[in-house]
Amino acid sequence: MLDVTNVSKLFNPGTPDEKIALMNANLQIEAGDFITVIGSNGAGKSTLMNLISGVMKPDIGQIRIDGTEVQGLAEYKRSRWIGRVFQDPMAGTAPRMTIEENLTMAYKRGQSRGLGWGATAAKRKLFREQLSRLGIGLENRMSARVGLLSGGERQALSLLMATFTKPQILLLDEHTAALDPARAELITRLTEEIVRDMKLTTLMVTHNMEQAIRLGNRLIMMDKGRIILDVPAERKINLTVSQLLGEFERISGHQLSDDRIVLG
Ligand SMILES: Nc1ncnc2c1ncn2[C@@H]1O[C@H](COP(=O)(O)OP(=O)(O)OP(=O)(O)O)[C@@H](O)[C@H]1O
Repeated sequence: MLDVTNVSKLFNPGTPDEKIALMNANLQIEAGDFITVIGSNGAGKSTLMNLISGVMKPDIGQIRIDGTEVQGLAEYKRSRWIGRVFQDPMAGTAPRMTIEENLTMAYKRGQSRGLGWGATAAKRKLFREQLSRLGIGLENRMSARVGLLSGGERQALSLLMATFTKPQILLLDEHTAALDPARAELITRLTEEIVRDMKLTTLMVTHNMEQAIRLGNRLIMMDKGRIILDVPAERKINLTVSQLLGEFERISGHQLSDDRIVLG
């Protein structure tokens, strides 16, 4: 479904600031896979997400979704194929627009022809249904400006907007890291529900080791621009946090240096 083949990415090549962000990365993702991604600071996790979403180009290698190279996709197709939620709750929504206007934007992004924009009642009904799935009462606040929502509410809306039109792949880039523990738990639960119900192929970067083990059916570990371990479901199910950290140390030769690490 998604193929990352021999991908490398360098920043500032040939200068004293040269950084290898990704080195010969290979990853095959099957439809329906939910993969958690952990790694040290600067391991290349966000770069991998940026390359998959097509906002960056690999220096070497290819990234294909169902055989089509991501870089070749027109912007409107990319945004239909790829849903993304960032760490910053401000990143995925427009603060001065209302919830309804934000959802309209997300809906239009995924459709060449839509509900027919005269059909306001049908559109509202759809939005209200989708919002009520979140279970936090946003369906009763459709005319509220998004800038007035809490970080958790905004992130829930971002998640809904990113998945509104069933993307081929959902990229979650530490999307719970900026939230307090209760809100982070809410967004994690919503993520699990949406991914399961919509059968979304998902890649989720997290600093929470317990979450990385518990969620999804695969776990990949990154260090210094390389994917150093790919743990399948049957191994992941019995893994403990200390075994995971031990495995990282054994393969990389050093401790997992992640300044935002949460053990569980
Ligand atoms: N735009 C850029 N210009 C220069 N160097 C960059 C740029 N983006 C990333 N890098 C470097 O590339 C490497 C990989 O960065 P990346 O952000 O992908 O890592 P990460 O695993 O997401 O890190 P973290 O967990 O600390 O957010 C790092 O050394 C980083 O400093």
